[in-house]
Order: sequence, then structure tokens, then C-alpha cells
Amino acid sequence: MTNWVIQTSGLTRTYKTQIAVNLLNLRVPEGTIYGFLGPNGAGKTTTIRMLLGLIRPTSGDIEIFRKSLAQNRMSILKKVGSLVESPSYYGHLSGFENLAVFARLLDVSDQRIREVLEIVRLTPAANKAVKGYSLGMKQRLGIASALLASPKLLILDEPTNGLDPAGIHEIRQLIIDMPRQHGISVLVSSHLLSEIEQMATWVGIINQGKLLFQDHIQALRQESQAELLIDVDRPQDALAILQREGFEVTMVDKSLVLKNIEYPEYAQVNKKLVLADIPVFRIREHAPSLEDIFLRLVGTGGSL
Ligand SMILES: Nc1ncnc2c1ncn2[C@@H]1O[C@H](COP(=O)(O)OP(=O)(O)OP(=O)(O)O)[C@@H](O)[C@H]1O
Repeated sequence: MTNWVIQTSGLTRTYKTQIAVNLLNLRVPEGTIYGFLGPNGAGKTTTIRMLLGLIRPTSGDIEIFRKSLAQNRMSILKKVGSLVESPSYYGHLSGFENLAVFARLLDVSDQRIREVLEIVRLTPAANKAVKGYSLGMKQRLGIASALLASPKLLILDEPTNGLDPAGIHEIRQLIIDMPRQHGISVLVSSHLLSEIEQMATWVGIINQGKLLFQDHIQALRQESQAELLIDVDRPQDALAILQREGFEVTMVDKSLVLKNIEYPEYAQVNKKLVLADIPVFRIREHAPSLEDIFLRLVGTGGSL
């Protein structure tokens, strides 16, 4: 049986007349990196704020670590680390000193500060003033701060927003290491499919407040079957022949496009055309990219 670290049932949040989050049934399995993907305004931040107890759901339930958040708020949130907005720091204090401020509140030792600085690879900059940190370093300090209390679950809202490619790479590596090296499950939101594709093992796609897809990332790839594209001499004749044979075929730019076709049928299609004396120039398979699938799921209105 799967152990869900987050399980929501009918989670809904409305703002006046607008439904920001609509009957969401999130399932985040333990030990995974769950990519929470959706275009701007889809409802990711609103969902995350509800998961962290920062705003109340209009209706629906949230269970974290198999306990009701409404009834066990403090004990649950103690074991959840988060990075929701770009954190603010004391610029004149060092990274270590900034973490020490939080550490005092959380009753966490200096040793733990050193550990989390090591995890986010900030040990060499630990004693430098934060005002001299790059945006990427500040974001890593934010993750260090989220890790201080040794959480079992990390919730990160668009942690790579605004970072340069090197900064994005560093954050991504950090996230990838979380379940394996530190036993921490991660929910990370993004509007970038490429981001999620590179780090998530599970994915939930949200658009206009609704969850459109939720499964293993491999299942997303299998969502859509490959099409077969065939270039022939006399495409009109070839189209008529294949339609007569019962194939689901259309013509696009003089290429024949066959849908819902199984791999063993590829050879049959070729044989039919050759026997009808139609020269076949090229047969190729086109598997839709994750981007194609994503756009199909969210419709043309969703930008990546
Ligand atoms: N405090 C609020 N008052 C009114 N409407 C809000 C409020 N917060 C969010 N919304 C609306 O709810 C919808 C979902 O917003 P949300 O910020 O959750 O989306 P998001 O997926 O996180 O997008 P983004 O990546 O742009 O932050 C949006 O249409 C937004 O305008």
C-alpha cells in the first residue's frame, strides 16, 4: 500500500466569485519528488498555502503524514520545511548568522546549522555577509533554513524562479538528492515542464484550479501513443487505400499520418502500399513530446 505524505480530498478555495482551487485530490507518495506543474495563475501557490496552513480551505480536507492538518496543525508543520516566497534576510549578517536567528526560534543547535549549510553547499560562504550572495545562493540559504528542523517533507514554491542556468542547476541537484540522501519527500511547483521533467518522479498537472493529471512521470510519457508518418508517391491514392483497409489515416502536408496504430501493423501498412504499386519513400514514427502532451492537457490557453 502506498504511503501518502500528502493526501487532499475535494480541496477547494474560492476568492469572492473566483474558484482558485477546485476539488483537488492530491496524492503525494512518500519518498518521491512530486512536481506540481501548471501555468501562471493555475492555483499552485494557493494550494501550497493551504498545505502549509497559511490560508484556510473553503472546503475539503488535507491530510499530511496521514493525519488531519486541521486537527494536528502544530505537530504536522514541525515536520514540514517550506520555501514559499523569496525569503528576506539580514543583509549585513552572514549566512550562518541568519540561520542562527531561525535556529534559536526552533531550538536547533549550531551543529545543525553547519550541517544544513553543507547540504546546500554554502559552507565556503557561511561567514560572508548575505548582501554579497547571488540570488541562487540566497535561494539555497532559504532551503537550508527550511531544512533546519530536520523535516520529513519539503514544500517548495517555484524555487528556481528568476535564477540563472547555473543557479537552476544547483537547486535542481539539491532537490534530487533530498529523498535518496536525506529521506525527505519533496513537493515542488513550477510552471516549466522542462524543470519538472528533470527532477520529478511524480507529477500533478493543475490548470484553472483543477487537477488534470496525476501519476508517475513515466505514465505521462505513455499518455499518448506514437503516430506513424508515411511519405509516398501519389499520397491521395495511398490515403484511399489505407482508409479502405480501415486505418485511421489523414493527410498533412502530403504526408500520411496514421493514429492509433500498433507497432506490428507498421509492416502491414508498408506491404499494402507496395502491393498497390505505390512507392514508399519514408516511414517514421512520431512520439509526441511531453510538451505536446502537456499542451493538449491544459488546452491552448496554458503557456509553458
Ligand atoms: N488573495 C487573492 N485574492 C484574490 N484572488 C487570488 C488571491 N490569490 C490568488 N488569487 C487568484 O487565484 C488564482 C490562482 O492563483 P495562484 O497564485 O494560486 O496561482 P499559481 O499557479 O501559483 O500562479 P503563479 O505561478 O502565477 O503564482 C489566480 O487567478 C489568482 O488571481
